[in-house]
Amino acid sequence: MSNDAIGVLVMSYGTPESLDSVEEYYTHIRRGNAPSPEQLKELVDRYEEIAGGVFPLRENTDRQVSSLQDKLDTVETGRYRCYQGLKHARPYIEDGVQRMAQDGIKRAVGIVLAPHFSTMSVASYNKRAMQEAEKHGIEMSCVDSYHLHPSLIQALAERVRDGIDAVSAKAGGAEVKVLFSAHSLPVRIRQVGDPYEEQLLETSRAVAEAARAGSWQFTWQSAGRTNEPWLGPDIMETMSSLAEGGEKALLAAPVGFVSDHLEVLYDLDIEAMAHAERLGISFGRIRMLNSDPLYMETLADSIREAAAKLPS
Ligand SMILES: CC1=C(CCC(=O)O)c2cc3nc(cc4[nH]c(cc5[nH]c(cc1n2)c(C)c5CCC(=O)O)c(CCC(=O)O)c4C)C(CCC(=O)O)=C3C
Ligand SMILES: [Fe+2]
Repeated sequence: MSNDAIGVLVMSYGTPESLDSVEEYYTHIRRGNAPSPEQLKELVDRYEEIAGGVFPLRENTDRQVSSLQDKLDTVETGRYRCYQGLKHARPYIEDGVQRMAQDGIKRAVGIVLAPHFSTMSVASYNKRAMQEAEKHGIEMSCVDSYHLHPSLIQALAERVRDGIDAVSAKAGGAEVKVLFSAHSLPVRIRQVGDPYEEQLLETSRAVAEAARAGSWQFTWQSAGRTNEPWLGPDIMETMSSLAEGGEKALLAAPVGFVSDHLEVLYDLDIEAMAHAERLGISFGRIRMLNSDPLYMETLADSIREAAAKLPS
């Protein structure tokens, strides 16, 4: 059975389905190496702290995929059919492609719910998707990045503007410095000319300008705990040195992420917030995009552009 619809594989990092599956998830992230009991406990504790052992990323990704389907249907009903594929949890990227094949899909687009391209992130999602698609005879075209799409910049700029106002009010009208951030990666990405850093700076610059943010800088967050060096400075260090220099109010704008999840709800809202309290400064973060209509528009446009490259 052949199907004229274009399949859309919507890919995201993935999160455990329950506390029982945290070990399997962590082992998958570590490429098959099981974590030590201490490492596992630390991760379980972080999930328990953010939402009492539920996994907000799962519901957020589900909602993003269904909102995107709705958005694509308003353009042309039935032309696009969305499938979910996760990097480190079920349904895996390969599961999503297999479901397309079962539905008779012959042509598909792949897109990752992360705006910036890196050889260590988006490239590996796309590679897994294309390899599985080839096995099933599906023609697939993948989106590499959409970090400067005007709707994305507008959505982020609105959030930065709102965040500046909220933190400034909390800080008695003090000037707010914006800290754009993203997930750190090992420094070795620089040896392969990876565009990740450059794209993140481009997004930050465009959002700062659109939001008319007076003062801003870029910093990293959530570096892995491995023996190799990771990109820095980390947001904790950046906060310390800015506080030392007399800065009174900071707004985190994690533009490398699109959902409420562990790296935002724990690393920023709990860890960085506690650090700000110790430093005696005001701190806040922008609202995440989740299913924002402007974000859905960004994804839909990028999908249509990739679909135009498929053979007819
Ligand atoms: C580039 C990048 C993104 C952004 C782009 C994208 O979205 O793809 C991202 C997002 C996320 N990372 C997440 C979670 C985790 N990432 C880890 C570890 C790692 N991330 C890495 C990279 C990235 N990660 C890397 C190179 C490692 C080291 C692995 C190794 O050892 O080689 C670990 C292990 C423990 C730790 O180190 O903290 C966890 C638990 C969650 C889900 C949170 C939830 O469930 O709510 C999300 C959205
Ligand atoms: Fe990660």
